[in-house]
Amino acid sequence: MKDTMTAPEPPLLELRGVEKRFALDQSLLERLRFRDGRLRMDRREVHAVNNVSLTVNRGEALCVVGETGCGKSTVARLVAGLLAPSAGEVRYAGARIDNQSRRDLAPLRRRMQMIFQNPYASLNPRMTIAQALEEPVRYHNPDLAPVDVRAKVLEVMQAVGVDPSWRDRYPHEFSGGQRQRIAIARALTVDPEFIIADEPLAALDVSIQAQVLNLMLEAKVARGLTYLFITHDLSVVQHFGTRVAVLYLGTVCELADTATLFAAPKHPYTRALLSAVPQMRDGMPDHIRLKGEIPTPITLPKGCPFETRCAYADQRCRVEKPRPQQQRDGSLVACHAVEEGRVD
Ligand SMILES: Nc1ncnc2c1ncn2[C@@H]1O[C@H](COP(=O)(O)OP(=O)(O)OP(=O)(O)O)[C@@H](O)[C@H]1O
Repeated sequence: MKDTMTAPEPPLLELRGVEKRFALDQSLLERLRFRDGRLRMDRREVHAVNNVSLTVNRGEALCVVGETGCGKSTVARLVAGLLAPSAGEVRYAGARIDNQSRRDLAPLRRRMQMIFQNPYASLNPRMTIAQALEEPVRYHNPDLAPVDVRAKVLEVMQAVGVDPSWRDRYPHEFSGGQRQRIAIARALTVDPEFIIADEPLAALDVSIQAQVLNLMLEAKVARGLTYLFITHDLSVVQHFGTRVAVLYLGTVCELADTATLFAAPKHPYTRALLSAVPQMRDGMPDHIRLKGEIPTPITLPKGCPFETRCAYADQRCRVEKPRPQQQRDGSLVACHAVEEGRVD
């Protein structure tokens, strides 16, 4: 009899209750304080990422959005293994990766590639483009013949629109947009399945951003890529994302399919974010101007992180952290006011 009980495929990426705290960035002298008349170490921490749980399935492009300092880059770095979580788990294709050694993670390095805001971060200024692109191919395929290494690099250069006759030039000879194409090519040379892109368009001229975004979209379709895409730009999310996680003070306040999020944003913070972009205000109130203090990630509010700026906040919001609740349309929203039907 044919076995129809095959186990469902785990998500490609899963974050389970992930936290990241950084020691306050102070000199040793600044950290020493007199308290109760005694000299003590100031052990306050920056709570950059707080209890974040999310999944990314194969073929998806999950966009993470939010204001500056909300923890987007920290999430990307935790996933890429550049930072270790203070608590929680990061899983890739079902296996925990946050507690593995660099050596154990080596095979994963090929499957998961990162693209940064500043392509200089991934391009060595002393290497020609050919050297920069051949290096990862050789590293991950030590037995590949030099002719095949060159063929792979040629294929990728053509795919991203970098003229192969420029192979002996150095990164400084290229414009920002071309450098980002080269950084994308470098990521693609090793045939990854998952790309973590951290604000890959933010440093580019507006006229170039659409070209680079389309290139990443083409690569997604042609190579079956899955993306975790960090951005503060909602029009990029609308164009690129299949799902969106809205981050506020290191906490996911709303997680939804892109179409659902833009058609029916629910969390008061998401609504404020969308209302700030005139072309996205369809059926929404005019620009919602947020008032109130943004708490520091050093002293987080006891209840909802958004409570100090939320027009709907009441006593419950001040004392009790909202948990993500599944909505009828499948989105997850962490908001007492939404749960109680108080947001119109
Ligand atoms: N290495 C570090 N040491 C101390 N604090 C840090 C460190 N890295 C990040 N932070 C703090 O953690 C919080 C989240 O930072 P993060 O860079 O992840 O935010 P972001 O949303 O990516 O911001 P941006 O859009 O400005 O890049 C911020 O308060 C930041 O100052």
